[in-house]
Amino acid sequence: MNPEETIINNFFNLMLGAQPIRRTRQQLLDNQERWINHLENIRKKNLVNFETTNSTFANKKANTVDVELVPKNRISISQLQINKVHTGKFLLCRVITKCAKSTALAMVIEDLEGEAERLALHNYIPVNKIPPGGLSVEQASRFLPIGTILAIQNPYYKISQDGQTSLRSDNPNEIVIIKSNDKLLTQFRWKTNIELPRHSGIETSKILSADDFRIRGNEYFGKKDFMSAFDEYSHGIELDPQNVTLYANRSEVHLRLSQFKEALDDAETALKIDSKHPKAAIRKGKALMHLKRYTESVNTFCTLLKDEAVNTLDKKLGKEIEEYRKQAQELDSENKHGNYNYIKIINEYLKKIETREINFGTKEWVHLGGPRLDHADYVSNVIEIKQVGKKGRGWVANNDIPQHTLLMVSKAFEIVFNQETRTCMNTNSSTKIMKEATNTELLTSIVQKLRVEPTLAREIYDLYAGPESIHTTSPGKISSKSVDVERIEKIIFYNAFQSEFMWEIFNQKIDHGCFGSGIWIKPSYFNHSCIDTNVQRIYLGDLMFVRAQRPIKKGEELTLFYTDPVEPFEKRTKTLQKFGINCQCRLCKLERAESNKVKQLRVKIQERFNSDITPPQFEGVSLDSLIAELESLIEELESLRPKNYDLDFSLMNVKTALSIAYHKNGSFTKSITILEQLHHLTKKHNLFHYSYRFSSLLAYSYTITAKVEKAKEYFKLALYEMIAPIIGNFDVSDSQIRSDVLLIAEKLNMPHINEAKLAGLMD
Ligand SMILES: C[S@@+](CC[C@H](N)C(=O)[O-])C[C@H]1O[C@@H](n2cnc3c(N)ncnc32)[C@H](O)[C@@H]1O
Repeated sequence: MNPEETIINNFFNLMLGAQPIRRTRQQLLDNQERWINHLENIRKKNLVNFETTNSTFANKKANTVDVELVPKNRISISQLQINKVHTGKFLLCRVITKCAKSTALAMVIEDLEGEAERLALHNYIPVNKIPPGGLSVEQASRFLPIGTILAIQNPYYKISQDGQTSLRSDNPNEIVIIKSNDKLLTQFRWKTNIELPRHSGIETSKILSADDFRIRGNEYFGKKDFMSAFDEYSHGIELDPQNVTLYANRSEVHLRLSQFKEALDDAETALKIDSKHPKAAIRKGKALMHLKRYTESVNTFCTLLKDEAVNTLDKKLGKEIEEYRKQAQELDSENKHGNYNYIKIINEYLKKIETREINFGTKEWVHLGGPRLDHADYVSNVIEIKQVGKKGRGWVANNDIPQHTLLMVSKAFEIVFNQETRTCMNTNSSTKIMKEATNTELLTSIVQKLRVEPTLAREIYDLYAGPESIHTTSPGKISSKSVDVERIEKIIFYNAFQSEFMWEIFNQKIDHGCFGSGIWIKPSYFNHSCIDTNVQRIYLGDLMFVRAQRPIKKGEELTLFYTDPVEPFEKRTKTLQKFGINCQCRLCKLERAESNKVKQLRVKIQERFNSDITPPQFEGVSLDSLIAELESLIEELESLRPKNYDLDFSLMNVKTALSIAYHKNGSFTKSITILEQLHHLTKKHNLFHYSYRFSSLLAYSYTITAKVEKAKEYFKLALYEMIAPIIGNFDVSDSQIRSDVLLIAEKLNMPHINEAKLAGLMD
């Protein structure tokens, strides 16, 4: 039986009431070996690992208790009870197998008494430490090599999905690594003698020099294996703790891994050794910027460039730098526009550094590791968070707001892209597996982030965490020990945005789009409405742009949709119910009021459409009979909602299919008339994510019918509809702006853009 079959089989046994299976030591070792081989096989073949579908939070407990590691609190494996969190206890154990990383980091451990058990550590490995092809067993085992002694606080013992017992921990803070000379160990003796493998690193460091480690680190860095580069530089530092280059290099590794606090620490250590080390200063400036310590970041860059101006006797540079410094000081005193303008200044400094070709090693300002853009948050002062009745908090306009006003540029607090979820790399972007995997990894990323930078916890813990949650953690109490994994999981559930990106990211063109799951703090306070929303969001990399979709009146609540209004009522309701939302928008009220008979008829019509008609090819069907069938479906749908048929978005798909059928049939005028109706409908209901598709389709259709002027008009409109949500109002006829706009449209894979180029529509 392969591992999947074993698991499913055991799971069914369990369902049928069989007793949980507790394996012997040898069985556990054999099982782990099989599991490791299985995972390696999956990783090498780049397959999806089925285990990633399991994103349930199994460790149901409120808060972590910090356990004192003294003999009276120790518990052994034989004392563990199933389905119980042993609060206040710790299990002293050591790793006896290699580790394998699927959803969790899995290994076998043994306790002092020599009894063995499986251990699954969730959220233990930061996503940014996982290389593109997934972690190999060798790499995973470097986190906790064989022989590592652990104290597992508050151990949770459970029956896994495979029906076997296992220890599970969701909170990495509960896993304490015990050094072999720890006082605690003098009080105990291990029953078994395991043979520890000689692991690389410390042993080999006796032979290699610090510079050898630097070279090896640089090689790994070149291959973007940042975790290995980190190990090599760290070994070098152990040998030569005054080596400025090693600290500066390790600081860059931390930047690439988005570990900004550590990046700052290393850069500062390097600067303590050599206060004029330019690369260390740049890395310090970048780290400070990411930590949102903008004034300090500006000062760091300013000092660096000032030194450069003095050294090169460049008066012009000296003056420019002073000018930027002044601007920054004004920002400090005004503190009006959030932190957005600091970034402009920081970028000016960086441009100076680059254009002067000073060899500061800062060419890759935008990280190569992922599409995370260097930017700060911006929130317009025309909106504020207020209580909005039963919905809780929400954004409200405190002034009249014109259409297309930029309301927010928000950088993801944390985001995970599908490409980063190990074995899920080449999967279909719409599969559930990937979504769940990205959400699981998002939890890990946030937990890890808060361990390093506990002060960030406040803004995340303040987000909505479900009806039963109360804000328990006060800012003073937040420490790395108090990462509340369960609360974060709930916050992800209620607040994560799951977004499709067409942007050219990861330095490669992604045809099928890129899926990301992230938390954006300020946008999380927008409440939902299916239609009549007044703001729209667009993603570029990890930035979310929020703009006014139409003019907004002072006092109006700002809403966006969580679920696409074009989805059927039943599907929307199901999704919204999960978030505790009983939507009171015009569309939901109308659909709720319809009789069951009407609802069932609509479902039947939809089923007929889905099964009989497969646009856009319509292969093997007579176009005439297809057109007749589509027209009859439309008539039936319209009769179900006679007064409000323009609010039946299920008509959109059917009408689009009819327009394509007419097009294929050569009835271009009829096809265009339908498209124009659909375009009008999407404009009327602010469905901007559909409007530009219809206008570019219209541009294409008019090109085919040789109506060039009309085609140009629709092409410009399509460009406007697609790009204005990102860059705001613009004049399409301005040729300079148009070339920028075309570039963005191309990056966003605008439909029919190549045909439009060929037809000369942008001249
Ligand atoms: C992302 S949060 C939005 C901000 C939230 N209101 C708060 O106080 O932080 C999502 C939660 O807001 C509430 N919510 C959002 N839209 C709503 C609506 N249209 N009606 C009722 N509750 C809504 C639900 O409790 C939902 O789970």
